[in-house]
Amino acid sequence: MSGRRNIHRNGVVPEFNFAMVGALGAGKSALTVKYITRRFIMEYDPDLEGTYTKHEDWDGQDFVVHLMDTCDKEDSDPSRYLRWADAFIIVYSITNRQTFEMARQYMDSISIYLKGQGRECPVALVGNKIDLERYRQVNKSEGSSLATEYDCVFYETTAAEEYDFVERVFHRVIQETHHDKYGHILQPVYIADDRATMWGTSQHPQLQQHHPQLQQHHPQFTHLQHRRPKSPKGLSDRKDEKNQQKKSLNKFFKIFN
Ligand SMILES: Nc1nc2c(ncn2[C@@H]2O[C@H](COP(=O)(O)OP(=O)(O)OP(=O)(O)O)[C@@H](O)[C@H]2O)c(=O)[nH]1
Repeated sequence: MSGRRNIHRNGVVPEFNFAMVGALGAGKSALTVKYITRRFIMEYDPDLEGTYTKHEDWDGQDFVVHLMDTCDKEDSDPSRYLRWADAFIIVYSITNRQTFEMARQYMDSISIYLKGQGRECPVALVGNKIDLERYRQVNKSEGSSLATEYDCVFYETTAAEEYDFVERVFHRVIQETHHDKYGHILQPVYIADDRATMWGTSQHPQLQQHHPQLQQHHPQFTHLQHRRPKSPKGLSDRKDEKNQQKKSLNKFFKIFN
């Protein structure tokens, strides 16, 4: 029986580079690792910066997401991620006002950088640790106003509970970035098995699954109405998923769930 499956219009699996930025302790590493492994890890080496890769099979569409868990030091040059990223996820902790003030500074410096480069790219502001509501120092409305000020996406989430809370944030950023890079909303493209093999899906076994849900309408993409210019790309030091996970595992001390 000949099944049907999708690949991207030009036969290439889309790849996105996301930079996780924010103050120490905001939860960048926890959110990164949660997205990559679906697990919440309690402790990280704050000096370790790493780029992690995840192969996504979301709603019948395949993507590769590269996530840089940044670690800014006083003398470090932010251009390493400013130039590389297709999108920025700025994280603060709702339990720590200082991290929110730092998030504001990041918003400012990223927007100044992008303006200077004549670029626009998606930015998401993320208030993390909502499982610690009783220690909240930053109101949701403050996060939302800051995001509105910079015309960016805003979410509150937690790395410590269901994976869905975190996935929602990343999927939204993927939608925005996809729109940026390819100039159209995510639309699954159907091709027959033999064409897919010809186009090289044997290198991507995940493409060989059948996705009946693709035949449904995707109302979640309809919010993407405006177009933005493409973002430049470029980073040589991408590592494969296994190496990245190995590296991230070196950081782990305690596993929460
Ligand atoms: N309860 C709770 N704890 C969290 C959450 N996210 C992170 N943490 C904890 O907060 C601490 C700091 O999180 P990290 O992910 O290391 O923060 P970071 O932004 O990467 O900062 P550094 O690792 O210090 O560079 C760690 O002990 C995490 O386990 C969360 O959503 N809920």
